[in-house]
Amino acid sequence: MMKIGSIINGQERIEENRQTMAVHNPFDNEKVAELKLAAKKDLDDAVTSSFETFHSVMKAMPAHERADILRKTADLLEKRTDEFATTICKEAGKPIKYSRGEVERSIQVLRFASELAKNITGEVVPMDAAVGGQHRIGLVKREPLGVVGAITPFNFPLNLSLHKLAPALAAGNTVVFKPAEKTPISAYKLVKLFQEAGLPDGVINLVIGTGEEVGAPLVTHDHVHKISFTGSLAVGKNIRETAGFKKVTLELGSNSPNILFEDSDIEDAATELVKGAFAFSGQVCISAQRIYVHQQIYDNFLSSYIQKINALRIGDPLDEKTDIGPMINQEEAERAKQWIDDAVEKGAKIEVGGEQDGAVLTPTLMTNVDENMKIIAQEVFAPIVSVIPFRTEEEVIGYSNNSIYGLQAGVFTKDINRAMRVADRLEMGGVWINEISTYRQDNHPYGGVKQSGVGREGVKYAIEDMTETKFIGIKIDQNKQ
Ligand SMILES: NC(=O)c1ccc[n+]([C@@H]2O[C@H](COP(=O)([O-])OP(=O)(O)OC[C@H]3O[C@@H](n4cnc5c(N)ncnc54)[C@H](O)[C@@H]3O)[C@@H](O)[C@H]2O)c1
Ligand SMILES: O=C[C@H](O)CS(=O)(=O)O
Repeated sequence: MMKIGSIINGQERIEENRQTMAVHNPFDNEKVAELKLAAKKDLDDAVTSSFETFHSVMKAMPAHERADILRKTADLLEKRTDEFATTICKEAGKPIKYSRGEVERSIQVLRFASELAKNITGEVVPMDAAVGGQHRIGLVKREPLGVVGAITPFNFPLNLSLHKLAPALAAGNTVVFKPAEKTPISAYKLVKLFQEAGLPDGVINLVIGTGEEVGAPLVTHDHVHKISFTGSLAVGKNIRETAGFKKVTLELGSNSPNILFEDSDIEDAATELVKGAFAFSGQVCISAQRIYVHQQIYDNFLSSYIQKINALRIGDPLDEKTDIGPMINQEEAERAKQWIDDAVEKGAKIEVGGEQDGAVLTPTLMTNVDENMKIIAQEVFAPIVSVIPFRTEEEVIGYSNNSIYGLQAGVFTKDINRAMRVADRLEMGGVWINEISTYRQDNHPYGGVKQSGVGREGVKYAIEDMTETKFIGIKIDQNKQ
């Protein structure tokens, strides 16, 4: 069983007298790590190290060196794919096939960042476009912000950490990295991998601790220039209110809609939406939580969907055949079960599932739901999906937009004119046509509107958000030879 702690200025802090926290495998409750928790003093040391390292080491590191370190880290991660996949599986309870998929995406994120590190460009402004602007040159440079505070969630402990660390490094920043205390092991191993790839001490300072003890002071620290947060709406709101003048990116929750018009390919949509609703037990921010199906195909879709959900294999996440493992812990499974019971009391029907055993909640399909039920109005973040009939385009756009969230949606139709019309009217950060809301690549802009967040990730876009433009104007003296 591993004992792990914060890594500050290259040194691990695991002294015996520290507060500890255990990490358990959510499936069998095996203790997989003991954390030596950071305190406020460690957080302050981490920020000081990152601040000083930015001004000494990072400012002097050329882009090609940053790119090389990112590329080497990708190569090292690729060699250790199975080790990292098993780590994610054990600390998060994520089925091994999805854990391996997360590692494969993480390798791509590192490679995207390595390539982009050498292509952070500015522009030349046409000064003579303005009256009196002739004989002047205008340059726009992109400069790193300084210290980025990266705070990450439990559900994609490697890839969503890299969506902050890799762009930050590519842009020339330093990072104070606060991973989720529920799933810190892959984050710890990632920092070690960067060290092995040659990243100088102090560029990434890892702080393993609770949100209250070290997350909150990171958000308010004066020597931190940006907070990049992925997590719940509640914490995101708190960060928005306490971060002061720092730049802030918030990647928050959702209750993603998927719309099937009458000309959808029912079988294909049903197959994809099983993954879309139940991958990692629905603990995915863009999980297909609401499926709106045109009344003409409602019965056929429902029948096919029920059949495919019943075929899902529930079991040990380390088993390659497992589709459904545990949720992150029993408390979350009990919360989700309570939301199901609440909906049933208000008239909803359980078509499949609805059974909870410890941290496992069986894949659950609900019908006869209404927009006021928690399983519709809030983010379930569990293996629960609702299928709702609709009659008109106008009606289903109204349903989909009736939410405090707006992250990603899926729209299924063969009519491209209708698809684009609907996409334009959906209040979302992203819309997929003939693809599920749960699908994401790591190189497109990603983020929400309304209370799903602020700002965008996706490596190129995160780099932009982790840099500041500087204008430099030059007046040319025409009289001097
Ligand atoms: N939009 C996205 O890209 C995206 C991706 C993954 C998860 N999420 C969201 O994350 C949530 C699930 O993750 P979670 O349970 O780990 O979220 P969470 O908000 O409970 O925790 C996220 C991180 O914030 C830290 N934290 C907690 N309180 C804090 C505080 N007061 N100040 C600073 N940091 C604090 C936690 O320690 C953790 O590292 C869901 O709502 C999901 O929708 C969103
Ligand atoms: O949980 C939300 C994540 O953003 C999904 S993904 O890892 O980006 O696909």
